[in-house]
Amino acid sequence: MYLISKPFTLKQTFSKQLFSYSFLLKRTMSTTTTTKSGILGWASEDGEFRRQQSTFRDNIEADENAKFAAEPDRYHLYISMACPWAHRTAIVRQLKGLDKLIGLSVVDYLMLDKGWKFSTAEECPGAIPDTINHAKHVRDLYFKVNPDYTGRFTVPLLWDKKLQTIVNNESSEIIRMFNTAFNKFLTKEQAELDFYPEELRKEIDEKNEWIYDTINNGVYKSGFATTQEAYENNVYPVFKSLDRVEKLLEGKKYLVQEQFTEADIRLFTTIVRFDPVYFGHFKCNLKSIEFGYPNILKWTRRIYQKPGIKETVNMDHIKGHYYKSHLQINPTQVVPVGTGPDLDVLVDQ
Ligand SMILES: N[C@@H](CCC(=O)N[C@@H](CS)C(=O)NCC(=O)O)C(=O)O
Repeated sequence: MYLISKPFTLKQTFSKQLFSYSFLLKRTMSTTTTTKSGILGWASEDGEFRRQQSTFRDNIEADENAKFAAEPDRYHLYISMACPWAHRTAIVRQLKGLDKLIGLSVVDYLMLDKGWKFSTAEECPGAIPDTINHAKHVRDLYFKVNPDYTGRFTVPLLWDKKLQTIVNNESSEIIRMFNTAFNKFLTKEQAELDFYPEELRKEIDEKNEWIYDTINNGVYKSGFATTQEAYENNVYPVFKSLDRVEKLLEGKKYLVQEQFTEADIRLFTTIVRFDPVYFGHFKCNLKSIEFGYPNILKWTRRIYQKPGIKETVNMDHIKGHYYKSHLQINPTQVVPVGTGPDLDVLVDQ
């Protein structure tokens, strides 16, 4: 009854692909090139990358009288499989069983002149076009809602099909809505899954804060820095915080108490990209997760092996995106062959 008209399951949409270099190569040749306006334009005069605040901050609520009331088949999620922020929302959507209630579009991993674009699965395996608004680019969705929009055209983006507008484009808020707003439509087990339990909120918030600033966003501040000073100001804190997480996970399964919470999900999407991308591409190379952080590695495998999570990790999109879209950092668009540690090595749950 609550199935959307064209049900998307993660098995279908996130089907695992083998990494195909010839495929990546073909796609590179056909893309247009970006100039200075790209990544360098994101840093400020002092060489520091400063992330913009997300603009759309409404909430979906369980209350049926709310402006954005939780309803099956009313909302649509736009993500990139490459993006760590969007990845959070894909994980919570999947774990809570919201794939039955909320549709999904996945952009092409290449993000060049016009930003994120939609492609067919033939053009870009793993992509899901926009069957709701039939947009060519994510920017079209922002302009549809506000023709004068001047912010960045980011994913994730949560769309309301009823009011034809963007509800929210901030991942940390989208995962909170997914965590509770739709519970009445879910099975008991799914509804009881709580990634932000009341009694742990203080501790989760406290961990999220420094992890966001120095790790999630810290790798970007290092990688997008355009001066030596800005880079060094940001790269040491990344490793100071990774050392702190490593200690914290000594003899412990999760970041907060003994419970799998949103703090783990938010950090996981950065760590899974660390060795294959951030270590080289963003110059975060004092240590790798695989050889420098045994506790974090084990924790990463534990999360990766939870049912439903592996299917949300698409290494082709992750590597293809960073190495081919950030032309100022990697003008040759050559993609390194390493894919990071083997996350299938079994660990205790
Ligand atoms: N604070 C936002 C950040 C989202 C974000 O920066 N997404 C990136 C992809 S990793 C994006 O879409 N960037 C496109 C752009 O800035 O033009 C969130 O957590 O949702």
